[in-house]
Amino acid sequence: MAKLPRIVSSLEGTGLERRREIEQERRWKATKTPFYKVLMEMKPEWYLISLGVLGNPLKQRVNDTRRLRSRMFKAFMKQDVAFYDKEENNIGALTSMLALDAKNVNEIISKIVGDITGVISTCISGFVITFVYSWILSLIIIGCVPFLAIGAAYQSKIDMSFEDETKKASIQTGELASEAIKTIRTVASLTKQDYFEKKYDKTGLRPHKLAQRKAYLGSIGFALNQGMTMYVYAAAFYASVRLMISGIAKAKYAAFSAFELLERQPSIDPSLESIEPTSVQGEVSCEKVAFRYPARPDVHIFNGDFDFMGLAGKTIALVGASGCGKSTIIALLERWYDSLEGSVRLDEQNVQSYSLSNLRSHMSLVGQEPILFDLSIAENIRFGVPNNAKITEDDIIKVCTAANIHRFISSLPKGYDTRVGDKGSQLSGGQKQRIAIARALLRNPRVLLLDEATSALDSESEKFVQAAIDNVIQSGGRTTITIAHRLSTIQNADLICVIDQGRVVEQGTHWELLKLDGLYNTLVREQSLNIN
Ligand SMILES: Nc1ncnc2c1ncn2[C@@H]1O[C@H](COP(=O)(O)OP(=O)(O)OP(=O)(O)O)[C@@H](O)[C@H]1O
Repeated sequence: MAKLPRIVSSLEGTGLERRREIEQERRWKATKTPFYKVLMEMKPEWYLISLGVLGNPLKQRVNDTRRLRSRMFKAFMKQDVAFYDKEENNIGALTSMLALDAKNVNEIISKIVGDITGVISTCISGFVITFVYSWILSLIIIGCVPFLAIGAAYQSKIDMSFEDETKKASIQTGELASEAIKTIRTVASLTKQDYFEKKYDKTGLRPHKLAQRKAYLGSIGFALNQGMTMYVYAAAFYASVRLMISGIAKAKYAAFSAFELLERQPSIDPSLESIEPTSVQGEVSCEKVAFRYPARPDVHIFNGDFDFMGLAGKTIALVGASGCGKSTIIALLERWYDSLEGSVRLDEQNVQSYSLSNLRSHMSLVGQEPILFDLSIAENIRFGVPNNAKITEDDIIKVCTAANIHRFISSLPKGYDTRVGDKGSQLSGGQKQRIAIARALLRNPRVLLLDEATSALDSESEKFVQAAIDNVIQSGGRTTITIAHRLSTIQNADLICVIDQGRVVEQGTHWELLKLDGLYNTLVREQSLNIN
């Protein structure tokens, strides 16, 4: 489009140039976009509305009100005489239509269209932002929208209802004034001025009354609309302040607990440096131990009378009624908890004088529930040793043979590379337990802790696992502390300690304890009866 003025100015001045100019203009018009044509051929109102949507600069250039008035006037001129005979098309009505309607249409274009666009875009962006920041607040505000709508609808209904009536009344007044002024000579000669004056006063009264009523009712509508807006603001502010307070409170508590955790010094600190012997004999003992679990400080597990000695390389079985504290001894040896009084020792050294990782590296625990990870069998077995430890395939096969599981693993299509699934779900309980035993053995511990390793298994699996445990115990070379409910499984232990009321009440071999005819004998008899 910018080409045209340039071409026109360069050819200006000569007839030839003028013809070229006309020709250029004709061609340019012919190639105008369909959009432009559509726009030009539209009814004036739509044209102006679209200009309003397109924006202010364009709208001002075309001077919409003037054009609309001019088109309306042309339309008046086109009408037949019968049109002017109609009562509603009197001169006052038509002139005020020219004056007011064109102005109103312009207002619609510039104000209402702009307002609607503004409201819609504000609504959309507002809801997107509030939903992103707080969906609860958004829902509360959406819940308030009907109240806003009621307020706005009431005000607009009042405004609209008066609009028509006021307009009609104003037209009547204008009509009367125009009639009187046009016929002033006749009116004056008949001295009928007071007739028109009274009539004008009377006619003028109605718009005045309407304006008064509109003012009263309109103020109610305005108050309702504004009131609703304010109440909705208040509700939204209240809700957002409450949400902020609860958010701040949550953040405060979260920060407190995070700092509390960061500042908490564990009573058993894994980072403390202490002695780190590379090897130990494996003698374990307890002396005058007193202990209560921190979570249950009223219940004394050991009362300062608990003494126990497990010589290096021996198998020591701990027996006693359920809840007497057998597993607690393992917990104290592993230093999951510290005794409140007395001492728990490994090789004459209090367990507290070892660094935590060194102490635990001398021990291996096989518990009731074997825990395997979603890795291959070989990886699960290696999991027990540090990453940098040199472990050969032969080492793994050796511990698996000792744990009575090598034959089973070799029978699998992928052998040691078979994945065990989530928590070892692709293996039976007995298979998992034997892999756990192999993992414990690979650590080559001086102290092996077996806490009811067979109690969660069915009798068939138990046989296999028990055979593995017997095998491991017979191979010797380590201290084994075993806890078993089934007394038949610990008969061959070097020492059996019977625990009751927080003390070792009997100790000796199976036969020595049977001869003693004490608590151990009672437990054995009870189990024999159960079996029978
Ligand atoms: N973490 C703990 N917090 C509080 N109390 C505990 C905790 N662990 C165990 N207890 C309680 O300490 C007592 C001794 O538990 P422990 O597990 O040592 O007994 P147990 O002789 O091994 O029993 P079982 O033969 O049934 O396994 C029980 O009364 C038990 O409820």
